[in-house]
Amino acid sequence: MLFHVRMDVNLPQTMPENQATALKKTEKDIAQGLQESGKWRHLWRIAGQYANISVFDVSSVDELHTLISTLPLFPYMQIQIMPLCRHPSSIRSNDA
Ligand SMILES: O=C(O)C[C@H]1C=CC(=O)O1
Repeated sequence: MLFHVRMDVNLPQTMPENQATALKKTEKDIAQGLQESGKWRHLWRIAGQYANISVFDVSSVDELHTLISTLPLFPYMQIQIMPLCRHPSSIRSNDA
């Protein structure tokens, strides 16, 4: 199952720099592991914003929720999720 996910990050201004740096480092390690596993299919920065557009390929909504809600930055993100299905005019398979 494919999901289009938008994540907007809002770290509190009061968060100490070293805490923010550590959170981002852990988040990066997890995000790169999930990309290597194929579950986090795409990760794109939205130009000019501390936000990303991602595509996840997971087996259930519950799996998606678990992945996203256990990210270190989850408490500081606004998240919008759109489930995706095949478009009848698409010339690509879901594997593309
Ligand atoms: O920077 C972000 O967009 C937030 C988050 C998503 C992946 C990652 O490494 O951090």
